[in-house]
Amino acid sequence: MAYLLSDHQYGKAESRMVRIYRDTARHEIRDLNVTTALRGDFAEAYLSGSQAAVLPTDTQKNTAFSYTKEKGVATIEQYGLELARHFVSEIEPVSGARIEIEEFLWERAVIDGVEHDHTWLRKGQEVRTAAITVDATGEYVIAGLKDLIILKSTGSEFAGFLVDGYTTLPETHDRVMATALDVKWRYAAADGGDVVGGVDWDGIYASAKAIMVKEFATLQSLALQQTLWHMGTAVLDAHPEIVEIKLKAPNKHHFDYDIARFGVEQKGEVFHADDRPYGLIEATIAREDAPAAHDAWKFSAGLA
Ligand SMILES: O=c1[nH]c(=O)c2[nH]c(=O)[nH]c2[nH]1
Repeated sequence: MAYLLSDHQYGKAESRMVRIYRDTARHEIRDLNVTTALRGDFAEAYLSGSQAAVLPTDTQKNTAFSYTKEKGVATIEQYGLELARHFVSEIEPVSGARIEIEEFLWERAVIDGVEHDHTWLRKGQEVRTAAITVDATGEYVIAGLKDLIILKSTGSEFAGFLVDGYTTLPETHDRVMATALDVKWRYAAADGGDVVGGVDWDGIYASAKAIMVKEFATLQSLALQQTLWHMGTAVLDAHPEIVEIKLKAPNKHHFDYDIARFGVEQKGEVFHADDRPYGLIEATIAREDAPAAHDAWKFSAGLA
C-alpha cells in the first residue's frame, strides 16, 4: 500500500506573552496568545524523521516573543504580518506562515478619578483576534473578535417556523436574545500587496464592533440568522477594506421559568438561562467580487 502525505503544517500553539511598554512613566500593555504554523515541504520530518529542514517550534516561539520587542505590537495585525513575513522570507524551507493571535484587552484602573499609569483591569470578556497568512499567493489578514457576550431583553421574535410531529417550541414575538459573538473578517489585499501601511486596524476593529452591537440592539429580529445577516452586511457596507465576514453565534436560550406554579405572574421577567444545548447559527457573507481567499481561512490551533 502506498500512502501520500498531503496537508501538513507545524508550529508552536498558544504562546502566552505580555509585552509592557515602559519607556515613560505611563506604561502600555499588550497581552497576547500567539500561535505560529509553518507551511512548506516538511515531508521528511514525517517520512524519514530528518529534522534538517525543521525550524523547531521552540525557535518559532522565541522569535514570536522577541518580535514583540524588536518589531513592537502597535496592533496585532501589524505584529502578525512582521512575524509571518520573517518566517517566509528568512527561513528557507518555509513557503507559508500562519500566525494566529488572541489579544486580551485591559483598561486602566481609575484611582480617585485619575487613570493609573501601570495598573489595569481586564476589559470584559471580549477577545480581539487576528490570523495572518503569508505565502506565495499573497498576504492575508483576518481580524475579529470572540466571546463578545451580548443580550437584549426584547426586540426579538421567533415564529412562523416549520412544524412537524416533533415540534414543541411555542412561537414568540418577544423573547430574550443572547449570544457570545465570534466574528472574523477578511481584509482585501491585492495578491502580494503590502497592506500594513494602509489599513487602520484599530479604527476598523472599533467601528466593526460598534456596528455589530448597534445592529444587534436596534433590529427587530425575526431570528438570530437575520440578526447575523444584518450585522455582517452593515460591516461590509461601512468598510470597503473588508471583503468577507464570518459570524458564529450560539443562541444562549433563555426560557420562561414557570413561576405560575407558585401563584406568581410571569410576564417575560424570570428566565432559566440554559447553557446547553444551544442553537449554533453561522454565516459567511462575502462581496460578490471578493478576491480569492486561497489559504487565508486555513487555520492551525488558535482560531478554528
Ligand atoms: O433565532 C433562532 N433561530 C433558530 O433557528 C432557532 N431554532 C430554535 O429552536 N430557536 C431559534 N431561534
